[in-house]
Amino acid sequence: MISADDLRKEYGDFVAVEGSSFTVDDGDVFGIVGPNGAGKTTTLKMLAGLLDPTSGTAQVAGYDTAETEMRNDLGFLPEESPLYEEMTALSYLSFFADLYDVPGAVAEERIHETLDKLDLEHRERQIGDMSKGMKRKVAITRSLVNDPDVLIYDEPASGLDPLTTNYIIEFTEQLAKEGKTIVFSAHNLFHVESICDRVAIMADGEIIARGDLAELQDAHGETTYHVYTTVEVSDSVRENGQYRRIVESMDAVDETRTLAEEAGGDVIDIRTEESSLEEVFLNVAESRSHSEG
Ligand SMILES: Nc1ncnc2c1ncn2[C@@H]1O[C@H](COP(=O)(O)OP(=O)(O)OP(=O)(O)O)[C@@H](O)[C@H]1O
Repeated sequence: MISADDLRKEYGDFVAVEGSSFTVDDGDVFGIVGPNGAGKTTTLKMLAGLLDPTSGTAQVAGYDTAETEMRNDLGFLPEESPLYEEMTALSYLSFFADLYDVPGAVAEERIHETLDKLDLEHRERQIGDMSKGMKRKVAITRSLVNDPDVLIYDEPASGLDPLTTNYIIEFTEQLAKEGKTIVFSAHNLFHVESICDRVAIMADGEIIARGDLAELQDAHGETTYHVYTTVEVSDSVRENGQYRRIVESMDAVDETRTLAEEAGGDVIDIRTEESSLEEVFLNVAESRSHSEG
């Protein structure tokens, strides 16, 4: 379990994170999204014990983040992976496993198993000669050498091609299925939507909306109804021999039925569509900028 209680970080006069509070249950995936400079990395670094909060507290895996023992149960993936370019992937990963006192044979098996799952070849290649995607896979493997219960990933797939990105997102989802508790930040809302149990939307250092997707959709999204009819009604579009009218309320669905019947036809189907996380995000951002005048 992870809990953040009123976390705040100031840099001089500037408040980078303000009053951040949330909890993440064991085995859940929690996504933090927001524009550049929103305070995502600062929040994650405070959770990982790499940055002292100006005020507020956080607990990760049963430890206060100020306790160094916490790091044995934590895997942190920074936005930019600081890898030792002249080491090979295997020697680098063994070196980190050693720092965590993982016995040699266990470490070797764990490292190869993770690299197998991530489909990383050329493990004896120097890290400096690896592609960006390969380096990211090495960094992810590094975050797992101590078999931690909690993973904190800052933009795990940033700057990678779509195929590698999918690979890494699916791998992260698999880690959650294996029981890891994961907090990660991302710009790509589709990824967050596809694997997160709960989401926090940050802007200017504050969490401005949070919840599971259904809660966010209820609070900030819209439901649209796609009404399919046998005859043309106003604002409908012809599609595969039938007509589709998109409306935003049940009253408008009833009105469509009346219009169709008046024209001698009927309603064949009604489908509902909920806002995507991206639409929710844009609605939240827009209402915030309006309220700020
Ligand atoms: N060491 C620092 N000194 C002063 N300001 C800082 C420092 N580190 C971060 N900031 C500022 O704090 C704010 C939040 O930064 P942070 O890196 O947490 O944002 P982010 O949401 O992760 O952004 P991005 O999506 O671009 O990675 C930014 O305005 C940043 O310039």
